[in-house]
Amino acid sequence: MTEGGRRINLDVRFPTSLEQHGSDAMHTDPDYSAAYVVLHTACGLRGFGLTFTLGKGTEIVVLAVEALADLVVGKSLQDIVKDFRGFYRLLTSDGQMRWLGPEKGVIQLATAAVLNAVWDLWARAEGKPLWKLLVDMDPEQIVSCVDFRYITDVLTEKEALDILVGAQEEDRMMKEGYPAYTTSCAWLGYSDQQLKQLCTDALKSGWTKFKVKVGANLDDDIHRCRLIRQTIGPNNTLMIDANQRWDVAEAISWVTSLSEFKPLWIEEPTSPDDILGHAAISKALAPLGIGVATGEQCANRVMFKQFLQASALQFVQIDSCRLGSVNENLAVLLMAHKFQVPVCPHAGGVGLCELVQHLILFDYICVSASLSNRMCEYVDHLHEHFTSPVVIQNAHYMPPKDPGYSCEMLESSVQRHQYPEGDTWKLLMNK
Ligand SMILES: C[C@H](O)[C@@H](O)CC(=O)C(=O)O
Ligand SMILES: [Mg+2]
Repeated sequence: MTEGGRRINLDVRFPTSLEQHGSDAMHTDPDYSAAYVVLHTACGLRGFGLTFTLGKGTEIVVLAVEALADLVVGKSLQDIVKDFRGFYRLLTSDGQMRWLGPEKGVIQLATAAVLNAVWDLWARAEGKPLWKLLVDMDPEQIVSCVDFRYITDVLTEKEALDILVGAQEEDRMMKEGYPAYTTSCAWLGYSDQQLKQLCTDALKSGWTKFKVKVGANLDDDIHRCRLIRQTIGPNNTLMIDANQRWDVAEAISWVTSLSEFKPLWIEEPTSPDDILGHAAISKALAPLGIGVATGEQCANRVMFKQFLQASALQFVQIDSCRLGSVNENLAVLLMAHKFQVPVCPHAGGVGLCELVQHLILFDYICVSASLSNRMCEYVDHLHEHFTSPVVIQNAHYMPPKDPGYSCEMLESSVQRHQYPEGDTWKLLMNK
């Protein structure tokens, strides 16, 4: 990998907070943003990667990526992928930098950005979309990308190999795509009129599963959930997402008050680190038929391992940019399979839909072979900034065909949205 005299690491921000897109009970003014990485090889190939942030602080992730750059620059793609587990370890276990994590926080976000770019590069070098690169790999090669350190008490390499039975029903995905749900109708900052209109439009486009933000005010939540349930009807699926707003007892009583609206799950009811709290909430809500979903702020495989061991979640929400890229997502997909907990990826952010569709396709084709209680999140924002945007048909993700991991942004978009020097930001700051 070379720097080729160019910056490889950029702070790109979109002012989504202006219209309250992406807003929730804890993140009231998110500007969907990315630390964006471009790797250059000596033979002229490029790999694009990103990690998702909310605006302020993206510059810190950019600096963390720069701190990791020395571990990547100068290495060949072949050397990296020959021992991808070793390379993952190199990034996450550097004797000095691991103090900043380990495998969590800003340094883990940076690891994700760098490794996402490496995976993109690998898929491009092979001329395949990333999901197909994974599907075509031998189980041994998949397993060789995973760091099993800290998880062998629940998943050994041998068990992982036994799970990876080989490609199944790829044709079904090519024809039908992977089922999706939408979060874009009901961000917390949207008005009643917007909620109703967006749900009505989404129903017309074939959406049947809807996620609603809750957690700021109970009366307001009752009002919004009633409005949405009335609009989508009794047979469509509703999920609610509190983005970590409550204490444990508060979560149980609040969600009980919303149970008449029949949500399938409550997402992130409390601190993302409180595994036993999630277990208590799961236990209390099970009689109401409401599961607990979490994972978008679950930084590593060890946390997921304990969530699974403690029966603290009923839906695993992997995140392509929070975990350590594809390598660590593979570990979580395999553990979720072992515990028979469905995976429903998180995708609320810029680029997350583009990335995570590859992982869930691999999960279906090579790991779970099931669509029961499974769906991938979709948000209808900012896809126009990508060179290979997601394709949704009848509320399903259609498998991407372009080589790579779908995270290359249009150069014009990057230029316009670079912070603070891009035109978008100059204009906003001069207002
Ligand atoms: C700040 C983000 O938009 C967050 O609300 C996304 C999220 O929780 C989700 O998509 O789920
Ligand atoms: Mg969420």
